[in-house]
Amino acid sequence: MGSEPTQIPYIYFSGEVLDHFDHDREVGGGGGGGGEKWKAMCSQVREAVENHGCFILFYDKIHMTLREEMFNTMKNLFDLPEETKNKYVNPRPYRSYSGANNPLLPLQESFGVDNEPGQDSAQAFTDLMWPEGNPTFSEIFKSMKSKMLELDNIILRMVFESYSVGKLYNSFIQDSTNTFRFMKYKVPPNNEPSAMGLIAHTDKNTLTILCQNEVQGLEILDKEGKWVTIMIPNDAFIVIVGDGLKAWSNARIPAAKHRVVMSGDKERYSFGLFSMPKEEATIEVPLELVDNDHPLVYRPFKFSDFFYNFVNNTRDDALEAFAGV
Ligand SMILES: O=C(O)CCC(=O)C(=O)O
Ligand SMILES: [Fe+2]
Repeated sequence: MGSEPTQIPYIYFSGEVLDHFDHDREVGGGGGGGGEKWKAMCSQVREAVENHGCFILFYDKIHMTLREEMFNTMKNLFDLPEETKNKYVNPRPYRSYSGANNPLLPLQESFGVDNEPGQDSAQAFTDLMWPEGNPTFSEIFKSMKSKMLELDNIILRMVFESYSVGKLYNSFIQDSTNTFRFMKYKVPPNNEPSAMGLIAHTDKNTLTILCQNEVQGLEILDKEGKWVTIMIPNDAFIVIVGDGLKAWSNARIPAAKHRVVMSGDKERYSFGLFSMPKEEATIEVPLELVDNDHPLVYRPFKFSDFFYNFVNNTRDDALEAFAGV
């Protein structure tokens, strides 16, 4: 008897929900409240992340045209000479340009651009790749980044309010930063039917929002331990919980394990916003999330300590090993 394949929930964010978020933010919100629709959305998001650690999201404030422009301009980025791409070096792990220079990931090329306080990091990145200028790239990048960051904030606020700790949201966001990643995956070599694009992992950050071109390939490990291919509609995003949010939630929200498997004859492009605590920030389970049914699972820890510990010892149970009580 085969079980039904796991269905990752679809969630639609539109009009009224977002108006509520904007309004509450203008009046200095964060304290919760909100209409019935907003509350219903918060519950939907909480249920999705608690059960799957991810969900597929439709968000009408990021238009199809912007996504298409992003994929077009991203192709120009990856088409730059290897020598130019190699100029992007960042001292933090997993950010520098990775491509032919990385034999561990033969199909993937990537860049990770950190948000730097007080700096226009999207502009600096563009200027490094195109010293002669590329206003199309920088404008699309900035616009996409700011919209995806807003989306990240909406989702996190929904999660916080769904646990009745909306009062902690503002300081959590103030202590957060992000990395914007551009990724390209080659088709499997030598006519192989499939090949690993990115090995199985959980993201170490708080929350990841990804967008891909029409080429599928993302797989999620479901509760039964089966890899499930996620069909992400062209106009949707996938939202993935990272170890940071898992820790904050006292393990009520799992971090979805995922990988990329390439098949077919088309290159895959994806980009994503990875939000995370600032290096000095501490992740601490709110008291409200600890009770008899949910005893404390993780001690408070500095995010960067956990991250660098993982970098030096990349094990599957990195969070448990580092912060488990
Ligand atoms: O390219 C993708 O869709 C997934 C990328 C990913 O999982 C990551 O960069 O952590
Ligand atoms: Fe990932």
